[in-house]
Amino acid sequence: TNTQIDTAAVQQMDAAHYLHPFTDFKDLAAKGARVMVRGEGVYLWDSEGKKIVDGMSGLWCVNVGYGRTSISQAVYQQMETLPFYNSFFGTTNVPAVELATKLAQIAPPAFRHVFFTSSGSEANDTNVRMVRRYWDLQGYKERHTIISRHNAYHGSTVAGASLGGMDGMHAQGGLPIPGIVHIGQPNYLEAGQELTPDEFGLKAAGWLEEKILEVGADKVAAFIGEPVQGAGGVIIPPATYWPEIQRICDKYGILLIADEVICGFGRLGRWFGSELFGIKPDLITFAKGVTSGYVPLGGVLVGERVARVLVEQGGEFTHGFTYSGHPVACAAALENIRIIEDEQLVRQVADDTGPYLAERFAALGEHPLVGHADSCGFVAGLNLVRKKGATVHENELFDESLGVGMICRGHMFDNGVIMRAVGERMIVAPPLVMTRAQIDEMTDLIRLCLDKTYEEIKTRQWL
Ligand SMILES: Cc1ncc(COP(=O)(O)O)c(CNc2cccc(C(=O)O)c2)c1O
Repeated sequence: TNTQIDTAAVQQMDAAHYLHPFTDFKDLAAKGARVMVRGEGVYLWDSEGKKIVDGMSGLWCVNVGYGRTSISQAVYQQMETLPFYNSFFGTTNVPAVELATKLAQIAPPAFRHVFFTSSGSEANDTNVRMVRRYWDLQGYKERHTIISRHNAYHGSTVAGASLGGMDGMHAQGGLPIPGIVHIGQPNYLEAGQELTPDEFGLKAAGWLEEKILEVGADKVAAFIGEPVQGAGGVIIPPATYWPEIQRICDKYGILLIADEVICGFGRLGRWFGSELFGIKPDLITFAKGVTSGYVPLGGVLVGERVARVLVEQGGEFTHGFTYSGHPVACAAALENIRIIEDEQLVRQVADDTGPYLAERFAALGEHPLVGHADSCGFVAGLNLVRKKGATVHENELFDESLGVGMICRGHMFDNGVIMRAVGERMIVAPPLVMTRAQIDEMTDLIRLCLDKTYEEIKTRQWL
């Protein structure tokens, strides 16, 4: 139980030995990390016994909520029989085969093959190797360039971070690697002035055709994008964007990779976000929701266009990881997917709680501090602004050096709710099991924290 944990002792050991991801180590060591000890449903408890509404599903991933003993049972059983075996050298294991079969059933029609990894980053590294191999096998040795977007997030391996469009990541380690280029993101708030959303969607998609012509169509292997950008700040593209991207990819014959690490497994009210946006990808990256984060697992759903070439002409595909097709991770995924199906969570998000979340977030949009609020399925965001304008492009923004988003996040942590802050964009991606009553509980807490943030910035005379 929580009382047995000596928070200060854990924090000291943490500060002494544990280098956290995406963290200013000295800054955190000075503050002390918050020790999370238990989860149940949509709630977390820290080592001080504080109960927290987990508005972020851990890290966009705990789709079925915490405390699913049927998953831990499935993992325990598998651990007791075959805790590990590899799939190199002609061997396989039953959970990996059953999961590959299951994924082929729930994926869009053209997907019958799966390549397993342990993370979304490794899955996107796999995509780089696969698309270049696909073109080499057909004699197009020059078609190696992959086009991605600014502010995209595709992981933190060398290739994953290069595919991503985050300047702060490229600045560390000499990224991007050769052959990966970026175009603007379809962020209507940021770049859609004087245009309707539909006009902006077509304009933003047009940047892909410009880049293809700049690089040379005969050198472009693929385009990669998240149906809805997650870590970039829940950027929901205008309806015209993806159909135009698809048309341009088809026109030049380049492969389309949908990165569904966040958008997959019910997050947007469909098994895959591509279905919602009319995207017909050739490859789908997945991770996170496939096991609800209980055990690390990722991979690539390989569409027939690519699978056929790699299988029929490929010979040995010289790529893979020790834990590719890990039996315990696959057992967790099978039970996780069974829960999603059994409790009809995808339909529930599409028809019931997703629309309800949209309603409650629109209501938060009335708050004096909120200049824009929007959602798609079970991802939602709101923009903190200094002064609301007549249109979203006339909002007066805070100087980002003030760190208003982090101040707001601080109030959230102190008041028992977790949101993600991307600059002044506040985000939730709740567990798909969150009920209407729990959505009320979460949004009431968010409103309280918006009020506290508003009070604080008024006393600081930032308004
Ligand atoms: C779209 C997408 N693609 C790939 C990855 C990489 O997956 P792995 O982390 O399993 O290698 C992600 C991961 N997304 C992610 C990872 C870490 C932090 C945050 C954040 O929002 O702060 C988001 C992601 O969101």
